[in-house]
Amino acid sequence: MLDDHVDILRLEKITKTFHIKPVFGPAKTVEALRNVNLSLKPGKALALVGESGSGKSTVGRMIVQHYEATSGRILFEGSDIADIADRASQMKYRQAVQMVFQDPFSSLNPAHTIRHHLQRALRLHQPDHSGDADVCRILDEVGLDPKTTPDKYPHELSGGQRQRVNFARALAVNARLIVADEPTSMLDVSIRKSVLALMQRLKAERGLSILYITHDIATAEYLAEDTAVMFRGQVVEQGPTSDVVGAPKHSYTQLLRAAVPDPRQRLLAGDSGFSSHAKDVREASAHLVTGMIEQAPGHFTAQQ
Ligand SMILES: Nc1ncnc2c1ncn2[C@@H]1O[C@H](COP(=O)(O)OP(=O)(O)OP(=O)(O)O)[C@@H](O)[C@H]1O
Repeated sequence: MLDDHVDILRLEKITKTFHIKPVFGPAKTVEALRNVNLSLKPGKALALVGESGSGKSTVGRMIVQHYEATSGRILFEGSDIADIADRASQMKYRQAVQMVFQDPFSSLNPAHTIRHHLQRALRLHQPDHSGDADVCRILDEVGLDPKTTPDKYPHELSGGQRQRVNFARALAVNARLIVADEPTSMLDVSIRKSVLALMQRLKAERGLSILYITHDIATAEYLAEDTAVMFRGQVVEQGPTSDVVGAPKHSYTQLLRAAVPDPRQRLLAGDSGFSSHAKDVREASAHLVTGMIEQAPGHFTAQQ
């Protein structure tokens, strides 16, 4: 059992630079991540919040080893993932850390039934797995009908049901950390909350750790004990969600918070100073962060 005091996931000074060579025009570089430090405790959720292009998905993809870091370290249960050498350890890591994507269809093969998807995942974790009992148990655990779902094909399920299958697959390989990249943003508003509730339940009952990537800062409050706010590849504020979302101290987080549909806080476009204020905040927040200030225990903001 992992010691509660050891972070299940830790990013230390992570940078990621993409070098792009377009067919036409000059080559360019994009500094997608600049000196990112994050940590996630076992059995907890960390919300990674920010607007499009802030670097959230790049963080997620680096954790699941789609991309390598340009510099810095990613520690999983205390060990640097860059040091995973042999194939067996690599397989183990790739099972322990599962990604759930925005598009619930993208990772399901339309030619196979849900039973096939889950049995395949179960066999990865337990090579001698045979029966249907585990398929049914896992479907039940994610709130899908264990009688009717196994024989269905992905297209016969709703978006929300497909996303539940993706979580079921992560359970089948016994994942300990789920990187959920905008898992509800392609779903109907009416069912978003139920998928968030599923994640909340998996965390509470299974002890799963969740990195919850979202542009919707309001949903962080529902799921995540801690929240980190990103802008232009840097973390500008992080700490307990109650502080970061409830009483943000960095002007960019305040801006993000003001855009949330909350009649008490909304800053409306058209209000005097709205767009110039937003522009000023964004420009100021894009500067290289040189240090973090502790506003309250565990609550940090970038120096401005
Ligand atoms: N494979 C890639 N090659 C080149 N540039 C990339 C690549 N992936 C991401 N980027 C760039 O890195 C920056 C961060 O992108 P990223 O997708 O991580 O942001 P995001 O916050 O997840 O945004 P979104 O919510 O739109 O996915 C952007 O400028 C993006 O264009």
